[in-house]
Amino acid sequence: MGIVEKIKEIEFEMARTQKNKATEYHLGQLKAKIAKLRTQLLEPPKGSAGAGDGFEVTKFGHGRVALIGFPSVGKSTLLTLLTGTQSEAAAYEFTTLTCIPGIINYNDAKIQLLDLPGIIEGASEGKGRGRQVIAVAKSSDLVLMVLDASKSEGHRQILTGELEAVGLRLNKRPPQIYFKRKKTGGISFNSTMQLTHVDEKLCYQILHEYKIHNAEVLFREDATVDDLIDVIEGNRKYIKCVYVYNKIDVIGIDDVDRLARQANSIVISCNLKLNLDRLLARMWDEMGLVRVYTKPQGQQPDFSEPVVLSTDRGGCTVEDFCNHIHRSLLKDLKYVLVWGASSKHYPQRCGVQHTLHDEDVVQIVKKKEKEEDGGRGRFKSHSTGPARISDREKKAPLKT
Ligand SMILES: Nc1nc2c(ncn2[C@@H]2O[C@H](COP(=O)(O)OP(=O)(O)OP(=O)(O)O)[C@@H](O)[C@H]2O)c(=O)[nH]1
Ligand SMILES: [K+]
Ligand SMILES: [Mg+2]
Repeated sequence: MGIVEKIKEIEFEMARTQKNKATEYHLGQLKAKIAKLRTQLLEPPKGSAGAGDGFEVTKFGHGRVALIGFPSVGKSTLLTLLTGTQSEAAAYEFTTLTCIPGIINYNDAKIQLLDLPGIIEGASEGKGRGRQVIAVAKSSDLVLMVLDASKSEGHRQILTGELEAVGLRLNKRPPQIYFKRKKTGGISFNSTMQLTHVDEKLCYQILHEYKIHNAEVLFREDATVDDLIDVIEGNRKYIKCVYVYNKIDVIGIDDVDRLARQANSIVISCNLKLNLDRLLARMWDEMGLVRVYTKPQGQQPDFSEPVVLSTDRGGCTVEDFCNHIHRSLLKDLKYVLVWGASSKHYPQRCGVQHTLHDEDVVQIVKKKEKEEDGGRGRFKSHSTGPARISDREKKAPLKT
């Protein structure tokens, strides 16, 4: 029997099993069995080049966004509109057969957008090009799940399920469970609060299923069996997802309104170019990108090319900023001067731990370099400077 059939069989057994106190241990065990099989399914077959076969695209820019959806929902049309890169769009399914990258220039940052073939139900089991598409989704910082607003609302659930089945967790944070395998000492099970989903016996049973007999487990929240399995498997990818309902030009206003109110959703029309600017703004927010402008001593800040950091990936402290510029910079750093939303006054002297905000201006002061005084005044006299400074001043006026 193949892995897929084994999974189907267990799923069938679960569907037949009543959910109650007496069966919860059995059901938990079945869930762990399925999780193990799914992990096996993800391992590339011997001799092959791996799940991403033929879909690898070099990462570029400050973040990567993948377009995932059923065939003909408008993924390629959207890529062409947002990036200017032509990706063939047509009324028939599976027009796109590979991964097509485009670049979005937004807020002085570059975001890589990837158009992908449509995926279908069963993608996680290897139907169509599902596995390759999902591998690309896993490598992204944000997934745009494109849905046809005029089609069944069940599509959202089916696609989310396909991505979940291969270890993607959309719009969730990792479970607050501390888990550490040990060499000896048996299993220690603790929690910092009352648990309503998992007890010691169930936890032992799940660990037993994984042949783990020595470990430390600490629940820091009222997590579920699925959460525990995720932590044990350890290969889950937590990723943000925006559900993009396209083609709202062909549905009624009441339906548009209802879809727009769903969690993590946005409604657009590629044909009428409706709401695309809102989609871009939403992508920007979700990616948590932070632009930091450098200001050489005694000169105007360089507003043409920000250092782009990310709250989710890499972090946005002064340390991250310095490492971004040059690896050796930190050891020469005395402190930085910061103008912007993250500073209490202008400029504020900050150390490496300080967290920078979007559109902050930073001047690096190295050891044996003197703090600038006149430069502050020069930065203030912005009459000849770029227009951006006055924009910034409206938000955060510079004080003398
Ligand atoms: N009415 C309407 N049609 C649209 C819209 N956006 C795209 N389409 C049409 O939908 C069809 C499919 O568009 P594609 O961009 O090829 O869709 P896709 O998701 O890339 O399709 P595959 O690559 O085959 O998976 C084309 O005929 C488009 O013209 C829209 O906003 N409204
Ligand atoms: K198509
Ligand atoms: Mg396409």
